[in-house]
Amino acid sequence: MSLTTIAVQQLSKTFDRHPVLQDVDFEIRQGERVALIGPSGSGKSTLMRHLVGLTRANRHHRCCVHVLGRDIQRGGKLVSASRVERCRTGYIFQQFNLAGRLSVMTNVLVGRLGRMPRWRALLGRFSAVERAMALRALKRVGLEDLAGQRANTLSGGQMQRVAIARALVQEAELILADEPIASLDPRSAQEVMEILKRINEEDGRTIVITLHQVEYARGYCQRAIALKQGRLYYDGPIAELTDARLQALYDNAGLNELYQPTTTPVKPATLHAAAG
Ligand SMILES: Nc1ncnc2c1ncn2[C@@H]1O[C@H](COP(=O)(O)OP(=O)(O)OP(=O)(O)O)[C@@H](O)[C@H]1O
Repeated sequence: MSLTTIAVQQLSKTFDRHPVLQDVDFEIRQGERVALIGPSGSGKSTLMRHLVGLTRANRHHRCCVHVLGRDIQRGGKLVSASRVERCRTGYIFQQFNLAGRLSVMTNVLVGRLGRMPRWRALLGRFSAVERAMALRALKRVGLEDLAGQRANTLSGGQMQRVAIARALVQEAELILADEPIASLDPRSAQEVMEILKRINEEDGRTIVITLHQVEYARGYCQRAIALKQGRLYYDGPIAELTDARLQALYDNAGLNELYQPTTTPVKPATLHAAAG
């Protein structure tokens, strides 16, 4: 039986009296590859930010965000965590978040900082083992030849692959990718999605990806969670996300009845040794 990686209960968030998330409930098991979809402004990024404690939910006694065996927040209060605990979740941004003037290698090694003794992290002294790990991660994303190059000389697709390599050396068991392909051309987008799929299948890391392009969700994910106007609209196998359901998700009408999947969810990948 696979473990629960994410459990979200009764999550609501209001910004300036505007409800952005309303009573969102779902669970994601270890090894799943899930697309988080929905129209622009439906609350996808806000939901992702709650999973790492970057945004605090409304105060409600039943609200809980539980990730990798610990509460991230409960009742609208953040729960503190050690550096190592935080490293277990990797976050990939649309805009890559690389240090452009540093080398590709150093950008990947940044993923190790939270797992190193503080004094070594402050001095940025990386061991030979850590460097070897970073090189292995770069190889997995097809960029080992660019290790010495400055990050700001790379294409968008290459930068996103560096960000994935950084999450690999971080030994993230859960990878949250927030619109990782939104600013990429179709070929680079495909490469990034292939890599995310591969590391899910080979390592068993749980992956949640927010996507605008539904065809990528269909091509690369097993399950979809869809938000509409801040509410959970669909949660089920990608295969059951028919064109009619998608149309209803993206049209401007209000919420229809919540769709209940009829088939058993797909089997998640098994977690293997997580190192880069
Ligand atoms: N910090 C904030 N303060 C006020 N409003 C916010 C804040 N963050 C998000 N919002 C609002 O919450 C709503 C949902 O935003 P969010 O970015 O989560 O949606 P999204 O589904 O990810 O959209 P997109 O697909 O366009 O990125 C939007 O109306 C947005 O303006």
